[in-house]
Amino acid sequence: MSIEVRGLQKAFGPVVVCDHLDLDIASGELVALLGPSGSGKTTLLRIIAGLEVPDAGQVLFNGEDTTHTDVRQRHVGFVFQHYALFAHMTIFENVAFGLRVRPKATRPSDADIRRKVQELLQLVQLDSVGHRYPHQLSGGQRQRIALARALAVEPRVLLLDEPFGALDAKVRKELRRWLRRLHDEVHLTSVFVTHDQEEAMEVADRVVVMNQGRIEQVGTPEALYDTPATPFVLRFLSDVAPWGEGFVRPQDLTVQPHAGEGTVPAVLAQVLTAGPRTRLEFRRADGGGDIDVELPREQVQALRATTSLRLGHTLHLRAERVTRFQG
Ligand SMILES: Nc1ncnc2c1ncn2[C@@H]1O[C@H](COP(=O)(O)OP(=O)(O)OP(=O)(O)O)[C@@H](O)[C@H]1O
Repeated sequence: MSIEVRGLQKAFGPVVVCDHLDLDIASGELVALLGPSGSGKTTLLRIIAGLEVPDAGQVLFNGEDTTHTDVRQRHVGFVFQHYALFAHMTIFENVAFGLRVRPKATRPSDADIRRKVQELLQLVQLDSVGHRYPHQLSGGQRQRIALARALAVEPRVLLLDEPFGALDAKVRKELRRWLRRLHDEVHLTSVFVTHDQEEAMEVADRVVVMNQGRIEQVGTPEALYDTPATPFVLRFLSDVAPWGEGFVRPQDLTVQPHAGEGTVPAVLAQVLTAGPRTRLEFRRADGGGDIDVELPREQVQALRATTSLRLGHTLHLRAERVTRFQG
């Protein structure tokens, strides 16, 4: 099911939260809404869901205006950050819930419900926990069950609001990959909200970067990285420093012992190694502020053979690539 957002406008009092938004989401796409806190991501998701009414504009599902369709008629599945499973029900019953509460005429038989729930538990790779209660699962497992529960009613669209926000970094990473694989299997049009650029870039087919109620750019992770449309997008996706009339990323700088053409002198302030990459923090000697360089660890080792990496030592930075914006 495709989703089209047309001229969407929403304000809370004087604060414009969605400022004439236009967005096309193709059927089967996995799209991330990415932006800082307060940029309007959740409000846009809630309007798509039908949980919030826009002041103006439309949301179309498969070309059909749903702006005034009741949330229950939209057939959307939700997963929220704190998606409370029913504590007094088994995992099996939690997943079955949406099917059991259907009106009799459309309710599947008990045998069909059992088969369906079992299939979903397999899909989220938790088929052995159906008899347990929510408190007997880890946070990551509970979110997978929340997803199975959302999928049980065969939604036309899946909406996820910071689904992994409450989990620790390692589990988050696992669930990201898992969501990507699940989406590749199920191909359900899905929109998820995140403020974590790594999460958006790793999981989504396309990323919508939002800032103060506006869409700054929509593109594939590669396109956003290679050709950011605005300084905001570049800054939000990478830890850039100003360089002449443009910006430079930590991984686009090299370090050399002597001054050369286009180099900038900088004083080494800190060396931090995290896994295979090393971050060298510098202070520009020309008063240009702090600037970080990120190099593969082997390159730093090679550099050490010829150059002192003593803190306080002055070295020379060269930008291999500078991102500039028109006007
Ligand atoms: N029901 C409401 N009443 C008044 N203001 C609201 C309401 N919902 C959201 N806002 C305001 O709208 C702005 C955008 O909120 P929204 O939740 O859409 O942003 P967000 O990008 O999802 O941020 P976060 O990542 O912090 O959730 C914020 O300034 C918020 O305080």
